[in-house]
Amino acid sequence: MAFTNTPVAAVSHQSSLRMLSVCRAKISCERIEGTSPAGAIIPKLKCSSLSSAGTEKARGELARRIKICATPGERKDCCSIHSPTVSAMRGFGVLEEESIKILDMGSYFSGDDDRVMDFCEQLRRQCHEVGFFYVRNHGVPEKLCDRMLELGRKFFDLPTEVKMQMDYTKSPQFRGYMRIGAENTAGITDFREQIELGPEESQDIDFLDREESGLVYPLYRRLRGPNQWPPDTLLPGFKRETELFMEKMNELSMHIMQALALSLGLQKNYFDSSFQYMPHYQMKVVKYPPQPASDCAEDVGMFGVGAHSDSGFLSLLLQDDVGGLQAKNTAGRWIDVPPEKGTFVVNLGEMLQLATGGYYLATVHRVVSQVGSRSRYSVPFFFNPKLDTDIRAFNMLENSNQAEGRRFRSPTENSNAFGGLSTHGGKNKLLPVFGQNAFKSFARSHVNVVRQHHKDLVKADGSVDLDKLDVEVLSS
Ligand SMILES: O=C(O)CCC(=O)C(=O)O
Ligand SMILES: [Fe+2]
Repeated sequence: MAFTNTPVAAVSHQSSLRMLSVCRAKISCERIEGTSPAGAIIPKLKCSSLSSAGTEKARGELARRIKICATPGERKDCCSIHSPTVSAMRGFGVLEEESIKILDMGSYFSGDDDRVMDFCEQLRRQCHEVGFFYVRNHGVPEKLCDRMLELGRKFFDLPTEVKMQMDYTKSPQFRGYMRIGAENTAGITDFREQIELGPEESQDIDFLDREESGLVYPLYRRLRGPNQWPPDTLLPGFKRETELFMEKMNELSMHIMQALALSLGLQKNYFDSSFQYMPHYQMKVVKYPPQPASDCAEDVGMFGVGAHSDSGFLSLLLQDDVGGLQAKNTAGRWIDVPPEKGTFVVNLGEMLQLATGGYYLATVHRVVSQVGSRSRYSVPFFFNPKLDTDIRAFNMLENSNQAEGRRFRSPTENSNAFGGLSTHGGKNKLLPVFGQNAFKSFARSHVNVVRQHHKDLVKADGSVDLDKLDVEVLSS
């Protein structure tokens, strides 16, 4: 993804004012112009509370903060937060903490205005300063989580021939079983095997029949289709429970998106229309074998998955009790994200980072293969908007320079700063429609699937025609 990397010179009025509108949940502010006693035009904010049940005391406190924040020169008192510009100047990947915080979603679900507000403020801090946090009391039944991990273990214990019957190369949607070696990060094989899943749909179009039918579908329409499942006779309940789990993860992700909207000072339903109906989520069930004995370790990575940032919006992770996940801080240190029973790890993807003008961080992370005899199992869930979502619409920090990728950290800057690459995105041009990026990153990573199922995208020499992936076809 190519972005202009223009250094930031100073904190402007505009950014300090905008900062205010993200400093407290449930407050929505618009910029207006006022006049100073000397007659100069000064920027001012007009703010209103989004809260329906907030106490007078809370409103009074917020009003006080807003007054302070709106006064140029007194910015430091403003909710003790950093503006996007300030964090951009501090460097990329603002993860200064040595441990990852646990946020209690019980407060968010309580309906109590003050508790919801506190939750959103903590959320904002973690997203802005760290890009990683845990959630507990999230509403997904613990039994279902345990069952999901247990089914994962059972799946990977199936004979290789059975797993290969649902090999992902059979799926035009790039879904199914991926053996070790099917994926790499920055050219090094990821030492993990996995199942790739998505929203279950029938494949009702023949996309190679475009000319005959006269229909032109955008390429990303090809990502919609069925999952590949192990036979129920061999793994009873796998499909049923996995679908139930995905449903619950969707619900939770939607709640988190709403909390994120509040935390940014936006209306709670800001993301709803893009995410609520047909979000294009992606789920994996992953097995990370322990580090192989040193004599055969040469051609496999030390890493279950190498350093990368996620390319989408929101990533939720269920992990077992083995450990190995790490996130990188600004000092360049890898911080453990150890297992915490009853939680999901949440981290943010590059598109959310882009949508917030770099205010929220897509932090680089990796999984270190563990020494010993135990494999690690995890279930990452990547929550994304519907495929035809134009990400230019998420113009949250209405700053004209942002359109040119200036002023704020861009996803690529963040990834490259740490030498990491997006597992799902990689170094490539960011396209305006979410589905275009999603299809392109799959196609680039899995050329074999393109050759088999998307022949119209392959050049005579067998390589993928990247120009075709960059074409913007917006009809559907
Ligand atoms: O399995 C994990 O702990 C993390 C997986 C991950 O980062 C990814 O698949 O993008
Ligand atoms: Fe990741």
